[in-house]
Formats: sequence, structure tokens, C-alpha cells
Amino acid sequence: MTATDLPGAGDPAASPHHLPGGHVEDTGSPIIEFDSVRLSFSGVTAIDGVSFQVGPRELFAVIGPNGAGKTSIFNVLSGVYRPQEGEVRFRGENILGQNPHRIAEKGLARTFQNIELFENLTVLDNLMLGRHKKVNYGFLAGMFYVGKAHREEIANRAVVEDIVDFLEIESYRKFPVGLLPYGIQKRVELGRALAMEPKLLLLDEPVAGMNVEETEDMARFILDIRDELDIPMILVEHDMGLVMDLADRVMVVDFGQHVATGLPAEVQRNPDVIKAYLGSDQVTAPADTAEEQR
Ligand SMILES: Nc1ncnc2c1ncn2[C@@H]1O[C@H](COP(=O)(O)OP(=O)(O)OP(=O)(O)O)[C@@H](O)[C@H]1O
Repeated sequence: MTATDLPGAGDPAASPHHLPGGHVEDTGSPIIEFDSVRLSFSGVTAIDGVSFQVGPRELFAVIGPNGAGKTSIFNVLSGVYRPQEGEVRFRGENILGQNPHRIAEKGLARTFQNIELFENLTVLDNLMLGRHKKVNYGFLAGMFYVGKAHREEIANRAVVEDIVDFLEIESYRKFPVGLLPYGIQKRVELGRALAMEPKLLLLDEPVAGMNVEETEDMARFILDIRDELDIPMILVEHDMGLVMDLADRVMVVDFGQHVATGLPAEVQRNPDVIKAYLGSDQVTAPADTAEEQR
């Protein structure tokens, strides 16, 4: 099965597949509103009054030099850091002050710069862990594995198997994750985030450390997640070629401050962006810089 065989998020009933989509009605309302957020750590300002919104079907990238505040933005979005000022609304609800577990349950899933999987568990078991919030049966039913518990287990396994198909990792499903190539591990981590049925997916450097072939595969899956599953995403990534190819819009931050937001081509030409990357007024777009570094 290929990604194009899979159902869109809006029509799960019309298909035998179980893969979770974003289930986001395309009302045009933003999925996330990050509003005048300020975060500092004893004197270091990591986020300095940044605002942005992401649309319900958008692939939004956040870029900036090292230490610019990108990871801090992800940590605020996912509830790891609580900012001193500002508001974060997820599907219209202010989520500031809610713990990361609660925010994840609401449908905000994340992958990490450094892979965070259980190395000794198989691919299938790692993906099943992404379904744990879906396990809804009582203690006794769970103990004896009957009735509702059994049906939920079967339903969760079906979703996980569809994710395995979608990410083309069928041949690895019973392998312990720790034995798999790096690019496949990153894909499994993406699968675990998908298993949570996200309404918004945060991808923290999804191609870091990957070779060209692995990067191309991951790029294809990211596009399929947006186009086939209708899940909006925020992407933090240093690979400028990838960002400029994939993103619908790009926001640039530097020293915790907003520098520019726009279409990839607009952002690449923006003199303030060029200055942020090069620390001078030399006229070289960030994508060119990244290509030279490869
Ligand atoms: N827990 C923390 N304690 C103290 N300072 C922090 C903490 N987290 C981030 N910072 C500081 O906030 C600033 C922004 O860091 P952040 O990790 O968000 O940047 P980044 O853009 O993700 O960088 P990179 O591209 O290197 O991952 C940096 O000066 C960093 O040292």
C-alpha cells in the first residue's frame, strides 16, 4: 500500500483503513496561535515577544541560527516550558499552564532532535505505546483481557499496522528498534507520534544526521502526512534545502526575536534574514548557505 491509497482524515468511515488523520475541520481558523510569548532563564531571553499562527492544513517551518530559540518555542508549545508572558491557544483553547501529558492528549504530538524510543522494544511495541492514551478499559477487563479491552486492543493494533504500511517499515515491525538503521529509527519515532492521532505535529529536526536518501524518504513522508492525512505540522530544521522545498510558510527567529515570516522564496530574499544567518549584509540566501555547507 502506498500513501496515496490511504484515506483522507475527514472520511474514516468510508474506508477499511484505520490510520488516524488530523480530523481537523478546514474552517480556516488557526490550529495554533502563539501570541506575544516571552520566555527567559535567569537573564537569558530565549523567546522575546514572538507571535505566529499556523493554519489547519499548513506545513509551517521555524528556522534560525543556533541558539535562536527554536527548541524553546517547541518546549512552550508542548508545555515543557511555561513562559513569563503571552498566550498559546491550541484549537482556540489557552493551553498555557497545562502539563505536557495533558497537551499531548489534546492532540499535540512531537518528535525529538535525539530519538526518544525504547530501544529494546520492537517497532510494533513502540508504536503501540503511542496508542496508550487510547486504552480506555477498566482494570479488571484489562486483567482478564475480555470484552471492551480485547476490542480496543484489536482496534489499536489495526491503527498501528496502517501506520507501519504508511511509513513503509513492514519489514522491520518485529525488530528491536535499537538494531535498526538511524533513518528507520527516525521514521519509527514519526510513527509513534502519528499513533497518538495528532491534530498538530511538531517535528524537531526530522532529518538531522540523515544521508541524502534517508532525507528524501523523510521529506516524502512529511508531505504525505500533510496531503494525505491532513495533519498540520510545525517543522524546525537546519537543512534549508528541505525547509524551502517543503514548507508552506517559514518563520525566521534570531536571538529569540521574530525576524520575518513569509513564503519560502520571500524569506530567502529578505535582507534581515540574510543578515541573521551571516551576521553581515552579504547577499547570500540561507538556502544557498546550507547547500554550500553540505
Ligand atoms: N533550560 C534552559 N536553561 C537556560 N537557558 C536555556 C534553556 N533552554 C534554552 N536556553 C537558552 O535559550 C536560548 C535559545 O535556545 P534554544 O535551544 O531554544 O535555541 P535553538 O534555536 O533551538 O538552538 P539550536 O538550533 O542550537 O538547537 C539559548 O541561549 C539557550 O542557551
